[in-house]
Amino acid sequence: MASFKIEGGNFLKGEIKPQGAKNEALQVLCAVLLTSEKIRIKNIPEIGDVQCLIQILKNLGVIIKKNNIGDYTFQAKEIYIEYLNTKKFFIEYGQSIRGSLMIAGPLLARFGKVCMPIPGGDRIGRRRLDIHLRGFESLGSQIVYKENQYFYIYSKYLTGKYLLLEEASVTGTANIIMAATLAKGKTTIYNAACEPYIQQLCRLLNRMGSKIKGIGSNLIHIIGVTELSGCTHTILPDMVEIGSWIGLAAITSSEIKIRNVSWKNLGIIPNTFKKMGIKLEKKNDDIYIPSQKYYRIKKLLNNAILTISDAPWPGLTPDLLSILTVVATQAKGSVLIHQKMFESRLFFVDKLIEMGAQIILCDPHRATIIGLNHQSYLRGSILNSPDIRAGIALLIAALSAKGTSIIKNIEQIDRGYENIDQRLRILGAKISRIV
Ligand SMILES: CC(=O)N[C@H]1[C@@H](OP(=O)(O)OP(=O)(O)OC[C@H]2O[C@@H](n3ccc(=O)[nH]c3=O)[C@H](O)[C@@H]2O)O[C@H](CO)[C@@H](O)[C@@H]1O
Ligand SMILES: C=C(OP(=O)(O)O)C(=O)O
Repeated sequence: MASFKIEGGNFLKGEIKPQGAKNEALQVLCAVLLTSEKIRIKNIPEIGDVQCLIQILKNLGVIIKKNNIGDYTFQAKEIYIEYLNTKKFFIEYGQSIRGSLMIAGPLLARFGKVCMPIPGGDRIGRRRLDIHLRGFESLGSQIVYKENQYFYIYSKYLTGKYLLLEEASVTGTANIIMAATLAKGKTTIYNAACEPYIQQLCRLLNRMGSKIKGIGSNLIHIIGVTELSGCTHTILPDMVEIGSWIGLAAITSSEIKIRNVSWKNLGIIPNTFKKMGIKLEKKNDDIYIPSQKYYRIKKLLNNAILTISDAPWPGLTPDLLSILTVVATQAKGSVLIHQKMFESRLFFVDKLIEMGAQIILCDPHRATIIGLNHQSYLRGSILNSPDIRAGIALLIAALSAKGTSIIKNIEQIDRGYENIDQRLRILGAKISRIV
């Protein structure tokens, strides 16, 4: 188990290129299973979760060629579906990430059966499977579900249907769309998730020969086809990483330019940071964050305390709330962070409190943060990274704190952030990896 050692309180300066989007990569990598032809995918982030999924594809028999860093060609010509019944898949790979779940839709559509362990991922709440499995059932599959162990899905063929999802699940929508591309007839999905990840997946599938309409909305129409072909796809920059860099710049009073952010795909993320009082400028497709001594949290029109909460897209992604929580600890003013979508993502605030942050955890979903405005710095501490986003939030806290911090279990951070310590050192951060 590796750790980071951080000397906090340093000003950072420089330019950064965001990695490819983790959650888009996990979707489009699964889509390669839908065709026997070659799919080239560029801007794949070199992060733990993606490496795990690439290994699963390789073990399934997908031919994989690395063209360059982040640039791979995949060909799912011969698939060894029996691999799904092996201990290695069940114990080592299938259970270690949430993204493994999305091989189910493509394999069901193309081969008519899938056996999967309960997937892993961040331990931030229940991580339900209902939308996925009920969606496959609606398309004509039989489901066998063994609680907390595995599920088995089989179907001679899939038939297009009208589906009204109980909730706009991101991976659930992706899984059902991929299954529906090879179903007989038309599928309509209402209350679909429409995050940029889903939009990109649909664009890839249409380039492969799918017939998908309604991209970017919560009403998706898919006309099933008999087979799909190969093509090339480039993954968008990671909007959650971009938000992480904005928060880092603000709380450490640093001057950072984030290159090629694909501004039009950031939704309300820039404005959310502006509501935190953070100055940021759009320069072409870059974001420039000037060094700022303080940032004053805006009030609501009736002068009430600001609330920042998550919601399905085009609402604010829940993955940024951990970062916004730590950024608020050094703001001027107070904010209520309301994490609606997960029950236990905010529990990490106890570590921030230990570092000297003024936070009241009102309940598992809401935390009130009283900003210290650098009047009293966070104190360096020995920390443990419980999940990807809490991990990066603690790393940001340690970089702004006075003194030395050790963050353990940094494999969680490596799951979602590419070479984070190397990239931070280039900006002047005093961080080292202790293995
Ligand atoms: C691999 C991957 O892509 N992971 C992302 C995916 O997880 P994942 O697809 O697992 O998350 P879901 O979108 O299914 O749901 C996330 C949570 O929000 C709740 N929920 C969802 C929709 C809704 O309208 N109301 C509601 O309350 C669900 O019950 C669940 O507790 O989407 C999440 C929500 O953006 C992100 O945090 C994860 O990073
Ligand atoms: C929750 C996250 O990831 P996963 O769904 O893969 O656990 C995340 O990226 O913040």
